[in-house]
Amino acid sequence: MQQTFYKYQGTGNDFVMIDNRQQTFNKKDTKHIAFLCDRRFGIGADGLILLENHPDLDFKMVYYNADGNESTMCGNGGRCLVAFANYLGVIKDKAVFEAIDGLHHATIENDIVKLQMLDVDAIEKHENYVFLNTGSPHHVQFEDFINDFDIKTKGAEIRYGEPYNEAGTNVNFVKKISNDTFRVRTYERGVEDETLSCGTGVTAVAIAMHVLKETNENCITLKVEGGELKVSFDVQDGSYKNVWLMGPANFVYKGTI
Ligand SMILES: N[C@H](CCC[C@H](N)C(=O)O)C(=O)O
Repeated sequence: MQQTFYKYQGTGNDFVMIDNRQQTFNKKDTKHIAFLCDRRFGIGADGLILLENHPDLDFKMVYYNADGNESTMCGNGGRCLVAFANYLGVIKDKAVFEAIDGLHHATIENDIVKLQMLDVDAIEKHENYVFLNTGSPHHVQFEDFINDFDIKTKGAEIRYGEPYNEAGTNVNFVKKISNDTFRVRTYERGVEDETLSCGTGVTAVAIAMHVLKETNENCITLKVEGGELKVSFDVQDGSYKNVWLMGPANFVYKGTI
């Protein structure tokens, strides 16, 4: 049976999107999800996202990494899903939806989507990295040669190494540009490669830079391979609240298989 698929991207982090309000998609078929995300044999994407009905909220988000496994929160995917819901007429210029990490508020104006992220208060400062969870787990460390290093090898070593092991983490490499601007490159768990942008990743970087006092601003610009994102937050007694991830989310195509 033919199925309609959409493709969206947010600063180069790209997703197959499916309107699953009729619950027709087989969520258990990991191989099929991996096929749809395969950049040679399938549509090609970093992940696959289902838009589903919710009894009380505008919609529900279900996220799968390119390996076909359901995973934790995807910030760029959440932003793209708001754009997709707007395109379908499910929402107008604001949304409240449920994702695996809880409830999210969002607004959309033209192609800019602002997504409220989790509050963050458990931040681990280690000798040469910071670890925190912004809806997905993130390891954050500085990299002086950020434009020219083997991110796939170095990222995989950290992602599969102690203390993360098989469950893993996403790995973000950072270089400071100015007091409120940082360059970020991310190795993503479940893609097992660099992605051009990672929403929960840049959120983790922005918070980590504030924790390390690399910035005294609360609205940070993150320059990623696929463009530019902003993260803003309020800080209260070491807790980061009212955290917002902001940037473009764009329709790419609609097709059937
Ligand atoms: N690969 C991540 C989920 C997607 C995160 C990323 N695409 C984002 O925009 O937050 C993980 O398994 O933890």
